[in-house]
This record gives sequence, structure tokens and C-alpha cells, in this order.
Amino acid sequence: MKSPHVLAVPFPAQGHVKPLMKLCRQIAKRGIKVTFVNIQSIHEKIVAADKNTSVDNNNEEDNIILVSIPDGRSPEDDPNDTIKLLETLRHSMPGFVADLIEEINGSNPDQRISCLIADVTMAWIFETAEKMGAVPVAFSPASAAAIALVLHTPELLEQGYLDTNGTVTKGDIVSLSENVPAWTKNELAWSAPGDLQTQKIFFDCSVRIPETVNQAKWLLSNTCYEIEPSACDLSPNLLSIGPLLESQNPKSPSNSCSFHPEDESCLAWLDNKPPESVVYVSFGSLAVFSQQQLDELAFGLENSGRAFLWVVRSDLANGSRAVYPDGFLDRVGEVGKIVEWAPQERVLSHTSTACFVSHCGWNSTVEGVGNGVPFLCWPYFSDQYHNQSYICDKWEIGLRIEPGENGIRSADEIKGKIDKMFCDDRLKKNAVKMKEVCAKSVGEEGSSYNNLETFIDHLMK
Ligand SMILES: O=c1ccn([C@@H]2O[C@H](COP(=O)(O)OP(=O)(O)O[C@H]3O[C@H](CO)[C@@H](O)[C@H](O)[C@H]3O)[C@@H](O)[C@H]2O)c(=O)[nH]1
Repeated sequence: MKSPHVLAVPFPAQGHVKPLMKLCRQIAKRGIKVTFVNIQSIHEKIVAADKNTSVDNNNEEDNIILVSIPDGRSPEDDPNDTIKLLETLRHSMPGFVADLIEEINGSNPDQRISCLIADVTMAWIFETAEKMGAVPVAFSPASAAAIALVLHTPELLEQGYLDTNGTVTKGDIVSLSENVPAWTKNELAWSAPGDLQTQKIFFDCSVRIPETVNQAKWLLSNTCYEIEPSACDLSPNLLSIGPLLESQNPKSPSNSCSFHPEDESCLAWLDNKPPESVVYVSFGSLAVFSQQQLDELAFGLENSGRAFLWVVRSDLANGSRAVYPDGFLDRVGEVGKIVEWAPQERVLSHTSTACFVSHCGWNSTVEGVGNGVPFLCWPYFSDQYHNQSYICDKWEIGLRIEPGENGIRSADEIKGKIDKMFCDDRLKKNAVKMKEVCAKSVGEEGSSYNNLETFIDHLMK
């Protein structure tokens, strides 16, 4: 009797690896074996990051095995050059994945790879996998609206709303439906105002996605129908199976897939704070700030007089360690806690957390929504502006922290919005309602639950 075996291949970025692992945990929980593949450099980061925490990697009972393949880069390549990495992966990955499938199938013929779940941006391995007998499945870690936009690019191009660089050519917005927030022209996922070359590279990646989706037998998305019904309706083949949350995994934490060690000391610090008193500040894995912007943020937090937990990655200051304003750390003392990386979902589900100052990456968005936390939005690039529109305009669970004319968010603006957040019960009430909606969707017989069951039933066949 042959058992199903999933090979999962994320795009090598934090906001893609983590949600795919959460999906794999749901699959593994139903007794299906998963081999989770990262390129070598990411695999090493994950294993090293989990070593000094309570997170358990390669727990046999989890049915998940972490493995790595080479990334095909030469030693001279800049490890931070994502565009170069994408090009390299496109050429090298099909071969490495084929070798891996062959090795797995050869060593255990009863557990041959029966399904490949890959990030929607990784089309180039679907054909290889299919030829080797694995059903290709695309996974999108972004919103249904984000995937709807890319699936509609062929029409948008044909009707002249976009040019081949991805620049809006008719009007100032792109709208797919009156029930989905429109995209303003500089806030499309591939937009890079002032840098047409980068924008074109991102746009070219996006326009390949519809083809990938056609090749895949399923398109899974980390959202639920109830929070963005119109966007889900715009992509008829999309199966919403989210929001994927840590709390769905009773044995959590295991395989956190964090690229940095999670500093669990902030949980004990939160335990000593009153309920709903702490401002949690985190900008995901990619956003970087100028020193001037970091200073304004530090002053804004200090002047708010509220307790804050701030994630300051070691590269947050334009790739370097942040330098705080003179005397800042002494003045805030125990009122502020700074960590390099937090166990974010455990922070968001903590009763002391009041609100989330966020860049609005989709994972952070659904993690905040799924835990009933209101937002102060500070988008940085890509889909984050559209997620901000959902948060502030559609769901009404957050406020925008607006940049000034110089593009900098001032200490006064930051303090002002924190004050407003603590005075506005409506935002918290709406956030709690959204949490209930998500819980219902992933709970037994909910829409996301049923979609995931349908998918898993097919895996078992
Ligand atoms: O201290 C921290 C900070 C973040 N996280 C986690 O890291 C992930 C970050 O993902 P996300 O919030 O989506 O941000 P990015 O890392 O910026 O994600 C990229 O990928 C997302 C999914 O495609 C896009 O929506 C974003 O715009 C893009 O920047 C989340 O799961 C967080 O829980 C932690 O565990 N600890």
C-alpha cells in the first residue's frame, strides 16, 4: 500500500517559508508525510535559529522532515541580491528538485513523492515534478486580492490599463471590483517608484504567475473566504485554507521556520504587564529604515508613555544595527522591551498586547486579525499598501500612521496615533469580531476547514 508524500518548496524568504510550514503542519497532522525543502543557506538559518529555543525541529512525530538543496549560487554572488537569486533558482532548481525526488523515490518506493506544493512564484519546478508523478499544487502566502490582481494582469495589459513595465496607463487606480479596495498607481505589488528596472523585473515575475496557476492542479491561499469574499470570487480556482495560525497546532512550537532565534524573554516581560497595555512594533523580515526614521519612531514610542515591545532586527537600520537616540534606553527602562526577533504569534495572542504597529505584510496581517489585535499601519512596499486598505477601510480595525511630506513618519504622528488607538474602542471591537470570523472559518465545518479537508482527501487518494 502506497502512502501519500508531499514535497514542499517555499520561495526563500521569511514571509513565504513560515506560512508554507504552517500548511505542512496541518497536512502532517492528518498523518501525511511531508519533506520540506529549503535552499542550503535558508535551511542552515532555520536550524540554527531553533537550536536555542523551545522549538523542536525534525520532530519525528510531526511527520515533517527538513532537507536542503544547493541554491546554485557561486561564492562571488551577493547573498542579498534577491533578483540574481531568482534567476539562479530558475535555472538550477528543477535539476536539484528532480535529483531529490529521485533519491526519495528510490530509497522508499512505498512513500514516493505524490504531490509537490510550491510557492506560486516557483513555476519552474512544476513541470519537473509532474513528469516524475507528483501532482503540482501552487501555494500563495499573500491575500486573495494580491493573487486576483496578478491573475488579471493579462486583461489589464490587453485593455491598456497597464503597460509592459507594470505602470498604470489609464487613470490613477486599478480596480477589479467595487468590493475590493482599489490599488493606487504607486501601490501595486510590483511598484518601485523611480526604479523602472526593478519594477519591470518584479512585474515580469508577476505576469508569469497566471501560467503557473494554470499548470497547477490546485491553488491554495492563506486567507479565508469570509474576510475577502469578493477577492476570492475573482479567482475561481482559489482554495482559501487560512488564516494559517500557530494556535491551530496543539503541539506548537515546532519547526518555527524563523530565520532568526526567537527571543522568548519578551513573553515573561509581557506576563508582567496589565491586559491590553502593550504596543507591539514589528516590520517583518525585509523593511529597513533610515536613522532619522528610527529616531522619530523611538521618540514617538517614548513620548506615548505606553509600554512597548519593539522588534529591532540587526539589519533594520538600512542593513546595519540601529543606534538609539542619546539616553533613550535608560529613559524607557522597563517600559520598553527591545528584541531582535520575537515569537510573533505568541506575542499577538498574549493578553497584554493592545495593538500592533505593523508594516502590514500579509502574514502579519492575518496573524493580527486571527488574534483580534487592532493595527497601526506603516506599510513599506509591495502588497502592504493594499493590506493597509483592508485593515483601515474595509475591516475598520486599524489606523494609518501617515508619512509627512518628506516621507518620514514623525514622532508626533506616531504618538498621536498610539493615543488615538487607545481611545477608540470601536477598533478593538471590530478586531475581536474579525478574530471570531477567522476562528469560525478554520474551525470544524468552517469554509477554510472544509477546503483543507477537500484538499487533504485528494492527497489521500
Ligand atoms: O519578530 C518577528 C517578526 C516577524 N515574525 C514572523 O515573520 C513573518 C513575516 O511575514 P510578513 O508579515 O508577511 O512580512 P515579510 O517578511 O515582509 O513578508 C513578505 O512576504 C509577504 C507574503 O507574501 C508579503 O505580504 C510581504 O509584503 C513581504 O514583505 C510573520 O509570520 C511573522 O510572524 C516573527 O516570527 N518574529
